[in-house]
Amino acid sequence: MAFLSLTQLLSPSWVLPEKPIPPRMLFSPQNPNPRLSFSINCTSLLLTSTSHFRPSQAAPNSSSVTTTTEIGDGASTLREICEGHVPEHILRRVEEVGYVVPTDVQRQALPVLFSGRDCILHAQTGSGKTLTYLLLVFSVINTQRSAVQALIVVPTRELGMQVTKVARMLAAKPLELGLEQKSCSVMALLDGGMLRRHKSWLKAEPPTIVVATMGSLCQMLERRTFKLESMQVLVVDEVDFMFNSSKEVSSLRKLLTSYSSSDNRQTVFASASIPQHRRFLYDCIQQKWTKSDVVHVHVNPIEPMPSCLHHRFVAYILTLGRRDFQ
Ligand SMILES: Nc1ncnc2c1ncn2[C@@H]1O[C@H](COP(=O)(O)OP(=O)(O)OP(=O)(O)O)[C@@H](O)[C@H]1O
Repeated sequence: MAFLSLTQLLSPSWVLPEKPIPPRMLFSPQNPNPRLSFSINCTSLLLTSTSHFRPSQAAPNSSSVTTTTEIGDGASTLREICEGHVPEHILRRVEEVGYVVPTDVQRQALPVLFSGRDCILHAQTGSGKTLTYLLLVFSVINTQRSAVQALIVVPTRELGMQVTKVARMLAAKPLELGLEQKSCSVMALLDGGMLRRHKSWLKAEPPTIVVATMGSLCQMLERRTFKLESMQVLVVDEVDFMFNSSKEVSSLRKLLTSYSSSDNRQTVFASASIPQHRRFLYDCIQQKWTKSDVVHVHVNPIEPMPSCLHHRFVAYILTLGRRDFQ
């Protein structure tokens, strides 16, 4: 199987290999399980500022320098981190739901995001990336404006439904806000949905936040039902999955550089797995998917799950009577 870099994947001449490559392998086919390589020995968080990034493998002639800064754990609450950025009623909702202590990725990424920098959120599944970028979205949008101000692109309908559910839960208008205050609306523009109805909705009263799969989004963008001129934040979740097919790749490329410009938006890529993350960072800057001072927040713990999350299992014991065998 040929090794394809991200740049090659996105070049016009890229052709899909005969056998589909599993999406998690696209960045590093040599690694049979890219996720495993991340669980090795890094307890501290690395926040790699790429403003002086030198892509070691990708562009040996580059003259810039990589700087890596270690960030300590300041024990803050989510409220302390978000106060002054995220509206009070959203913060109260966050606390009601039980999100009080930030996860590692939230603690490291939120200050960066609130400073307006583009960001690559690179942290394990279940580490709280969704809440991280949603808090950024709520810090930026103005609910009194009728325009799509945040777009969250997801690879699958299922993930889209999950993200929409969390966004709507946080966005629900509290009683004390009064009738004159508009609430934040969240549209799920997902494959298999009622696109005709969404079209009327988009025209009549554009939602503040759109969660979309690439297929449905492109249909709307191509028909010019949906414009991105007011978009302030673009999130691409599970970005490595987006490189699953040439169609998605070319749509993503268009979205990042033709339908909108990285200069006019804050861009966030989220993923649990970016095996060649240095190369990805380089491509982000070179291809202008992000601004050149994009920050890579990489949370790479020893523990397979964040300590504040608990998984529970229920075991069912089936007792079969004699009759069941007759
Ligand atoms: N600060 C927090 N405190 C407690 N629970 C949290 C916190 N942040 C997120 N969670 C919970 O952790 C779970 C996983 O979070 P989330 O879905 O945001 O992770 P993720 O990193 O986006 O995962 P994936 O890579 O699968 O998309 C969710 O149930 C969420 O409600």
